[in-house]
Amino acid sequence: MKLVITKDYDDLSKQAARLIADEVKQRPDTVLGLATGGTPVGMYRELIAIHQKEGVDFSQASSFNLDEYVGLSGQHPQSYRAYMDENLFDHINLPREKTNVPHGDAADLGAECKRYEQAIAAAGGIDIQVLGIGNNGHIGFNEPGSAKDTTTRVVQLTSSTIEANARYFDTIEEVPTQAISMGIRTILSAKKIVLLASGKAKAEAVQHMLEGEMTSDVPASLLQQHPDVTVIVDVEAAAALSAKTRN
Ligand SMILES: O=P(O)(O)OC[C@H]1O[C@](O)(CO)[C@@H](O)[C@@H]1O
Repeated sequence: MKLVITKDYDDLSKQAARLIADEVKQRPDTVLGLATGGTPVGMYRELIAIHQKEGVDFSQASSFNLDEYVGLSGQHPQSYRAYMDENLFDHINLPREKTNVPHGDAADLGAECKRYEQAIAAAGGIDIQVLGIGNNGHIGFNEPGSAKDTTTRVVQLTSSTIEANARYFDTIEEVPTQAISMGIRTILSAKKIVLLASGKAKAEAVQHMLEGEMTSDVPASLLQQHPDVTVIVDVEAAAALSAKTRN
């Protein structure tokens, strides 16, 4: 895995946005894999700025998000669809009908998961997948224990993830306990992967991802088997890495 250590969150956001913008410039019909959470907010802000200043054109691109909470419709302010509209889609020229987020309020969740996998395949697969990382090493909502061969499915969120995400809701009881998430296999099928991590709370997970054994207990460590992963972390998230890994 290629490692980039940035001086701070701003720099991380700029470098990540540049990478995505370059990809879209090179290949206008890029299929983007997108992530939510606090970490990519700065990258989306920078990507909007690049779109406005340099006219990077998203009109032929399409996107698939990693996950969505079960039970929330796209209109719910804490849904990942609403997050994506607000943080990116409302500000760039990516046609809304080419943006995909799982439907967390689908009547038949199993069918929705199947439909989502098929839609990714029909689009020709994901060209570049953006990932964050949970404090426990999760990617997407693939919590510890997620097997290598998992595809899009309904997952149970761990209490640590529910606690971490409670900051976006009025009370912890409102945080959904389940989500639809791309699986590990879905993520590993992307042609390129860019993982972002910022802050000291991520240092241990980042260390295991890069230096630890490959294990489902730390789902991000399974990325070691992918041939094209760029990990962009700020100095705080890199704090537990050995000198050998840093160089
Ligand atoms: O960027 P954050 O907010 O630290 O979240 C990290 C990870 O946790 C999630 O938000 C889910 O809990 C993922 O979507 C994200 O990759």
